[in-house]
Amino acid sequence: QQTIEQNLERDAIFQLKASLNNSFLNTNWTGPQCPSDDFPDKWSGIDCNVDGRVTGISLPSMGLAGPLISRASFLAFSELTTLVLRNNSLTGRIMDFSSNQKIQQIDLSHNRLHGPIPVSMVRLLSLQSLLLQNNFLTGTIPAFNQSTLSSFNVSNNDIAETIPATERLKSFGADSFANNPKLCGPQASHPCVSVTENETAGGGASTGSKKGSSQMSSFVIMFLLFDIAGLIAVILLFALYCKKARRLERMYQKDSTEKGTPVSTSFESESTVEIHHREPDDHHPKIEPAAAAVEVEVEKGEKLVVGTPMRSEKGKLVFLQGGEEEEARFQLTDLLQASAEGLGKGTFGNTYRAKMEGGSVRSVVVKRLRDLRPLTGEELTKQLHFIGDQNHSNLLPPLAYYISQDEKLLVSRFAENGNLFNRIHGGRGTKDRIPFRWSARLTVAQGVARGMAYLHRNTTTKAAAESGGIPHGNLTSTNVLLDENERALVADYGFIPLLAVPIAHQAMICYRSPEYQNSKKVSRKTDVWSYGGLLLELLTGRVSTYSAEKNGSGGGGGGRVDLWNWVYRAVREEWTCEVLDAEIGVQRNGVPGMLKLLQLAMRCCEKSPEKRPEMAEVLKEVEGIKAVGESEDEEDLSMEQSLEDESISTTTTSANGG
Ligand SMILES: Nc1ncnc2c1ncn2[C@@H]1O[C@H](COP(=O)(O)OP(=O)(O)OP(=O)(O)O)[C@@H](O)[C@H]1O
Repeated sequence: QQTIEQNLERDAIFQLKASLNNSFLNTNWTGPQCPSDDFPDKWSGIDCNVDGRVTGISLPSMGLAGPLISRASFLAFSELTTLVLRNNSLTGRIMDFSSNQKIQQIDLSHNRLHGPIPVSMVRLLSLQSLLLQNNFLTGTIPAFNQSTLSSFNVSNNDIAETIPATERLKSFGADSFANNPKLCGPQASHPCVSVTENETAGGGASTGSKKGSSQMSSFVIMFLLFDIAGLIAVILLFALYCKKARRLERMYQKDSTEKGTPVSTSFESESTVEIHHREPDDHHPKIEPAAAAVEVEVEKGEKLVVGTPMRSEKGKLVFLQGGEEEEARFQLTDLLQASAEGLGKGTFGNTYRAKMEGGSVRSVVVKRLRDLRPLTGEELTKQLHFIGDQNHSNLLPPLAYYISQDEKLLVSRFAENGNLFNRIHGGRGTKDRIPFRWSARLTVAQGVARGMAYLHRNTTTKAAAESGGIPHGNLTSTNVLLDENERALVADYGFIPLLAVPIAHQAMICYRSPEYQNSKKVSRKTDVWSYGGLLLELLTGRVSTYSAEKNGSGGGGGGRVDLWNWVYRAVREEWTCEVLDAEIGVQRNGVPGMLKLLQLAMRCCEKSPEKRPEMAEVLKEVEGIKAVGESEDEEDLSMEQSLEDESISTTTTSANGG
């Protein structure tokens, strides 16, 4: 029996469902919206509290289109703390959140929203993060000054006028406001012409008052006067320069006539001046205009635009330890002339494959880093060098980076065989499916364990030693890449310290350990949990609910489930072998090894972090498993026999509980 509040919330979600009309949500959102004993299934993207009230709506990167729902439908969500609709194609205006007083995190970035930011948002006293970048928002910025607000981004919109000078907004850097050409203020690309303290503190960009406009016009007149005075000064200086130049010219002519050398001069007569262009040579390299933006065409109409380089980096690619030998092979200009293809959008931003011509075609991957913490250039480059210094054959360190005022790019090797997620789930049920055999899966599991154990063991720097090695922090099947030989390469490690807090919290949603949910801290033990999740995905061929959302229908794996709970139940109820992906389950000789790996996965996913093994121990165990059973002909070993040999302990299971 649902309460009135729950019914209202359910109606509101159905309104949302109707306006978004997404096939996945249409089939997934049935029954009551919050799980209960009778209806244990969780709705994808909907979080509830113990009272069965909706606390979170999180539907990032789901290809959602259409207008954002109206204010009326949001009235019901009085317990809502999180709304994440990032990276969809939502249109319309931002709704009013006046009735959602508990809201802490709003992420509507990377959509197609227009209209102003509602002024009522300044009264959301629990708001911690407001991310509205990459939309078409107009109007002005309300005077946000909530002490709770720790993350704010309105960049890449069309917002105008002054950035309100509130203490809180002053604490955010230029990145939070970038690419709003009509915006002015200390953090914008240009200062404001006329802004008095009163105007800014009183709510930012006030418009239309007579007083304001008369002040504005007197400032404009003053500015014009300054301009005219400046112009006169320039003309006088120029005249002085010409006079001096003529005198020097005459002296030079006299001198050269005396020495008998021919005269070469830019000054044809005393009254005309010609400007000569010098072709660049070794001594006089061509000077590029500092603010010139360079663009690369990206498929589907996107563009890779690289803006003004930071002075310290001189607009160059900086090659990291692992990429030093690449330095001779390509530079920024090669990258910018390359044809580019969008690979996807992750926690950090967009990722592109850049194909450089020249001899043989060469591909690298360019990742645009967005939503970073406010870091100094030094802090950022230090961490990038730290990441680049990791050297192991199962890691994919970045090759180079490029940092400009408004652009941060990371370049890495292109992994020919894509990511593990697609290898496990891609092309199922079609003739394009390339079977992913047991031995290949085991090799990947071993490779990932090696890379992870290296990161955890690596205490070569002070920072790493202090944290007891380097936690990956975002180990998922899309962050395990496969090279041309299907060797596993662990990518995207060590980035969590760079990300803005709310963005970091959105990473690895489907691989989060229970303690991470509370503490939001990554550690070696949260990594071990994620590795366990990766093993479950490898063994079952199942997509956890979140992976399905994130990767759209492309996965097409054998069903979307809450993977951990499903496996625990399967083991408890002794239908263990049925959880194995049918593609490897038929390799009967391999089943004992598969069950060993399943057992290990479950130990990695122990609820209590102390009970989970360290990565070094995991590596030892996973390396001890031998791949046998390469062909389907080997089905004669009875399943019962293999189960007898390698039965899974149910004690482990009940300890986890699910
Ligand atoms: N070096 C690479 N070679 C080949 N494919 C890559 C490479 N780096 C990333 N990709 C693929 O590009 C896509 C986008 O990657 P990105 O890292 O931006 O997001 P993600 O891994 O899907 O998500 P997250 O950032 O949250 O981990 C993914 O499918 C990823 O597997």
